[in-house]
Amino acid sequence: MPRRPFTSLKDDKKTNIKSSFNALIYIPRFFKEIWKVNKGLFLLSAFCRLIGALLPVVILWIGKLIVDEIILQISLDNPDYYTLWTYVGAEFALVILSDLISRAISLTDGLLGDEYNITSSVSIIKKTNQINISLLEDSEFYDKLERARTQTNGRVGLMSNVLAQVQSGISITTLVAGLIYFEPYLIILLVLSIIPSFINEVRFSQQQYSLARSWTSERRELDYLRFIGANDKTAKEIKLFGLTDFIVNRFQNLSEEYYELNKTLAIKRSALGFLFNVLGSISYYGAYVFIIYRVLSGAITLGELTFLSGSFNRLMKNLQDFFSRFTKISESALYLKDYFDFIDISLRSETQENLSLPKKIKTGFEFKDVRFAYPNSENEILKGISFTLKAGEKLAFVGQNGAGKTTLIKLLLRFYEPTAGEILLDGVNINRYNIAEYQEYFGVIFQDFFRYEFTVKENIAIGDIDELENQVKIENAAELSLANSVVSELKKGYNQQLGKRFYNGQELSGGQWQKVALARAYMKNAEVMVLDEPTSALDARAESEVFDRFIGLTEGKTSIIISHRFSTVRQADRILVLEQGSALEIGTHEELMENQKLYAELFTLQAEGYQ
Ligand SMILES: Nc1ncnc2c1ncn2[C@@H]1O[C@H](COP(=O)(O)OP(=O)(O)OP(=O)(O)O)[C@@H](O)[C@H]1O
Repeated sequence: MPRRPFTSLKDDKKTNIKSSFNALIYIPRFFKEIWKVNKGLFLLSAFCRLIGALLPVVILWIGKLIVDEIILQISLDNPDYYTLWTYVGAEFALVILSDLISRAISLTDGLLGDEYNITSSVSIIKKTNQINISLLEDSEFYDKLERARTQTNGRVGLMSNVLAQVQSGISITTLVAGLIYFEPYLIILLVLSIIPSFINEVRFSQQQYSLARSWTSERRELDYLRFIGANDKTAKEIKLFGLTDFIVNRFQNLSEEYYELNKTLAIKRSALGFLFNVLGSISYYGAYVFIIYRVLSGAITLGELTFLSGSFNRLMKNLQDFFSRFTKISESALYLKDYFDFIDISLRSETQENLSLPKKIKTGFEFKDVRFAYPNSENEILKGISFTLKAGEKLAFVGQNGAGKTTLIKLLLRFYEPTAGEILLDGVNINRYNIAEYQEYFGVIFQDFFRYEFTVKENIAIGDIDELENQVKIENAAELSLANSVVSELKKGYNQQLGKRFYNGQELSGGQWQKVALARAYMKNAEVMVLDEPTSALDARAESEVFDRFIGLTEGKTSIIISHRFSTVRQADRILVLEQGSALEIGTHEELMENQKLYAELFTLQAEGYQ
């Protein structure tokens, strides 16, 4: 895995304090999304936080009243403790309320967070699905996707932090108002004590983010190594080839590099954080001494001393939390930017036409001098290919590995656009059709079809998921693809969970999986069928049976088959032979045999193998 060199935090991708503040502009949009998720819960949370914000100053004030009342009653000849006990009762009630409020806050935050988590995960899944395949195969895009996906919990934390910040802000304002009322000078001490640690926090959280961000692809690599190193699918090869040390070393080297950079940063952050906190404590005790002096000189009461020292202490803690939360918020907001960047990735250009597709294909497809290179690659994979696929024709693609057969299918399906030339359907460039309708036109099974760890029934219905409850259709499809023979051996039949990942799952052999996947092609009555080497894992008898059925069933249907087995290929109406991205020859089996070129050579070679 080639890696971009990374040397230190002085990397040019390092973000600065300004970008941290800039990222905060995403917060309103973020809260609009949360508001949409559950307005009632959001309002409840906001209300609880407002009450929670006012409580500290009220409790401190009652504390002051209690002390002053005690001193007053002690000095009286006939004390009356009614007011005193009322204050104590009120303080007790407020402390209980305070606990109730903080529990209500964590409950509403938790529920709101869970709901938001679900909504944003759904948005990511939907967006990923709308995005062009070419982007999905791009590594930079993957980094973006990874940051958007892995930070889902971070976004929930961000929500709590922002709400807590607002609560803290209100609390601070009320406490500051109290301080200003009695001893305005204390505010100066307070600000002086808090600013250095704020700057320190902002600086380090920036560096932390820069490091994490610049290591996105390395972390992806670490995840990948962790996956292949501890996974049932790779375990056989890893054991057999003795790959454990190789993978462990690679994992260790990479993660230690990250660990070292992270460690340096964490140590610096803690050491400076400690120094600045000492500054904070010095200023607190300075303030304390000052207040005691004011009490001794008779300028303020003992109750006011309790209130002021309590307020100062709380304020300092609140401000410290406020600033460190601010850095957490700006750090998470940077990830928020990644999330919105991902969600905002523009899809196809708006100007694209949206022609409706013909109900039935009239003339067919035409590839006209199609050239293609994958994005970010100089290598031209298709070098000016021209051929036709007539309506109702069965065309086979043959050619050696890497000749460009699957790439041709990807262009036909509009996963990519040709770099030059065009593909026409009934004389119209396929780009002009509505993409969703166009792709609906095809029933495709790829050679690297996905093994969904769902039930058999769901695996088959994936071909036309709206028909999930249509058992008759699912069983018909299974019969045509020979998957019914697989199902009959499964304990729970069509409801059998497949794969080993989930409880009671049953693993299938490669060929059995292929039969199940093939059934997907029969689920919808697609206009065009494409089978890209769908039978490579089938035994010879099953393969010929599958193809007999396929040929019979797709009689008169436009279809493309890619296969390396010539016994299959020869059954097609015509065969396109590809060599290194060029169309070498096209014709019926007989015509190509007469041609005596690559097809005849490969066919004879394979036929000899069977003698
Ligand atoms: N996503 C991609 N990005 C860059 N290059 C790619 C990508 N997919 C395939 N290629 C390259 O395109 C060339 C053609 O690949 P393609 O899959 O079309 O071959 P094929 O004829 O279907 O081969 P096979 O018989 O092995 O399936 C190969 O050289 C491959 O390396």
